[in-house]
Amino acid sequence: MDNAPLVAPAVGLCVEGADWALEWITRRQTVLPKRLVAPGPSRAEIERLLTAAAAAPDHGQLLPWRFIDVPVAAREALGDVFAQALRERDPAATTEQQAQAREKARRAPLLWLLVVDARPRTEDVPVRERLISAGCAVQNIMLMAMAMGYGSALTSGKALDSAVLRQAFALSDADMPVCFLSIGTVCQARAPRARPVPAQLFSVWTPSLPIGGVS
Ligand SMILES: Cc1cc2nc3c(=O)[nH]c(=O)nc-3n(C[C@H](O)[C@H](O)[C@H](O)COP(=O)(O)O)c2cc1C
Repeated sequence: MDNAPLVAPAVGLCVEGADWALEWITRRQTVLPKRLVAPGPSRAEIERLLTAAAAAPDHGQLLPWRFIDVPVAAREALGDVFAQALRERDPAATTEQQAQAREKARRAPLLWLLVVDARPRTEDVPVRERLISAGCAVQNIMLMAMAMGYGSALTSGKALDSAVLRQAFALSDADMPVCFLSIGTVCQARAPRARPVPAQLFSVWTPSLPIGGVS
């Protein structure tokens, strides 16, 4: 697959549109945050990224997820959170290990924390549906970012489970910090990885038991 730009298709359902969509979707790949540099998306582009996110399926329109921006000016503070989270789980962490943890907060011009409302049940919409809604939103954003010429990545890490991060982001007991989303200009492209083939993703259900028990 080369890196030639794709021409936007005409709106509407047509073979060319489907081909274009598949080509576009299959071109997305993670670009490590350390390879995402300035410039990042502009304010107007961020509006469009969020508009793409809002197109995610959302049972009951609960809006069960949100993004929290970590602006560049707040990255040192996030680095402190990462270092403290490391010390919480490993009091013997060396200065060098803490510096490595801090460094992760400095990567990529756009860094958002994705948070999902993980209350056990909200208006009969279980957590699994809310997590999938969040996943669809973040995928919409990454595909849109690619259309704008940016690369993106999702990262999580053990700091997401830390008390210090929950406190720093003022998360409630209901909030589940799911991952960070990084977006920026790709400074070093990567070769595409092999993807699963359709047969690996699909099977046909064959009922094997009588429905309703043995008669
Ligand atoms: C929610 C989520 C969190 C992730 N966190 C990490 C992470 O912390 N570190 C990492 O190396 N990869 C992480 N990954 C995997 C990468 O984001 C990426 O999906 C994977 O390397 C496959 O690359 P691809 O997107 O090009 O297929 C995460 C993926 C997801 C979906």
